[in-house]
Amino acid sequence: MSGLRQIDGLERADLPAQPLHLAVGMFDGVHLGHQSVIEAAIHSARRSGGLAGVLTFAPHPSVLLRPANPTPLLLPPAAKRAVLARLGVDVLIEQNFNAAYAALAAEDFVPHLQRHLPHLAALYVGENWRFGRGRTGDVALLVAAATRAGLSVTSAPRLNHNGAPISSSRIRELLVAGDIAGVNALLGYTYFSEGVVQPGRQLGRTLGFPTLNLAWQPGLPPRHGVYAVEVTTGPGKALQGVANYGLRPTVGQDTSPLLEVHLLEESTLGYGASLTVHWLHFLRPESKFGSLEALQRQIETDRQTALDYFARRSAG
Ligand SMILES: Cc1cc2nc3c(=O)[nH]c(=O)nc-3n(C[C@H](O)[C@H](O)[C@H](O)COP(=O)(O)O)c2cc1C
Ligand SMILES: Nc1ncnc2c1ncn2[C@@H]1O[C@H](COP(=O)(O)OP(=O)(O)OP(=O)(O)O)[C@@H](O)[C@H]1O
Repeated sequence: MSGLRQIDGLERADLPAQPLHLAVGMFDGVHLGHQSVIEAAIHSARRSGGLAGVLTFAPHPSVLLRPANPTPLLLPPAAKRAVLARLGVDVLIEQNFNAAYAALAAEDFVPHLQRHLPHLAALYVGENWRFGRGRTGDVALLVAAATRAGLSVTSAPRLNHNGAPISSSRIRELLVAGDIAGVNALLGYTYFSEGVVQPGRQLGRTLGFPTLNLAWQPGLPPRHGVYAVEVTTGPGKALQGVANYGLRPTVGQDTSPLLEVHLLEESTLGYGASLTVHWLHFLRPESKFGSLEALQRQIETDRQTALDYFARRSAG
């Protein structure tokens, strides 16, 4: 099987008769800790001529269990699929996390999986994974139930970074704080946004810095500010840029934040182009300037700071 096959719920899983090595979890962000769990499944699947699968849940359980304060996601579903496909996952099962699913007792989880996935061979989780109604199931219970069912369980040790566990929650805090370097270190890849270029107010080009405005509504908005970024439109070369993400208070305060990129090199990109913006480095917070001229001078400085960043980066 090549490419990622996406399946909408366990009920619809009709997989080929190959041993299925299945990583299970929410995996929001698919960070380095998640990758260690998923890569264990991929590795065993490749060794045994099996399939590497991921079972994940949508929406996030908090939408059902804590509706007043649901967890905002690091990655929208399409971006999560792209990261999993790049890792080499064969099958992604996206299970609707509804009331019936939340009511499944921990003891019933393995039989439930086996009913829908007759070729299930092994399960992969992190050592701290909890599951089942009231989160009463832990890895010990999973191992006991899996052993009875003839399945193996591999539990990955919790990965740390700078002495603290890597987790989606920790990455969310870094993103909100604008620490994009920290975010990228824990993700193990560069945080990115995907969207289509929209018309702007055409003010940027008269100010001498045209921008590509992206339609992008993240689950969790990063800190408003100016960032060094790279832009890609497919497998081709990345273009360097400087981006502003925010409400643009100097020119009349938007109602929802906008991501706009001023490219530091020539390109023919325009309206309608599908872009991926890779966030590399935080330069400064967004601020309100007293005049357009003051904003213009600051953007010139931002351009130079971004160019210096890229020069330092390519110098090693
Ligand atoms: C590198 C960069 C930094 C920016 N910083 C700010 C800022 O601090 N405050 C602000 O109000 N707008 C900021 N902007 C947004 C400009 O106000 C915006 O690009 C300009 O109004 C053009 O808008 P348009 O694309 O709709 O024509 C920044 C834009 C860029 C490219
Ligand atoms: N740092 C880590 N190292 C290894 N495995 C991990 C790590 N973090 C999470 N996992 C495992 O990945 C799977 C998915 O976990 P989950 O999505 O709850 O991750 P999380 O990063 O801890 O999220 P949150 O911070 O929102 O609780 C689970 O099996 C979990 O044990």
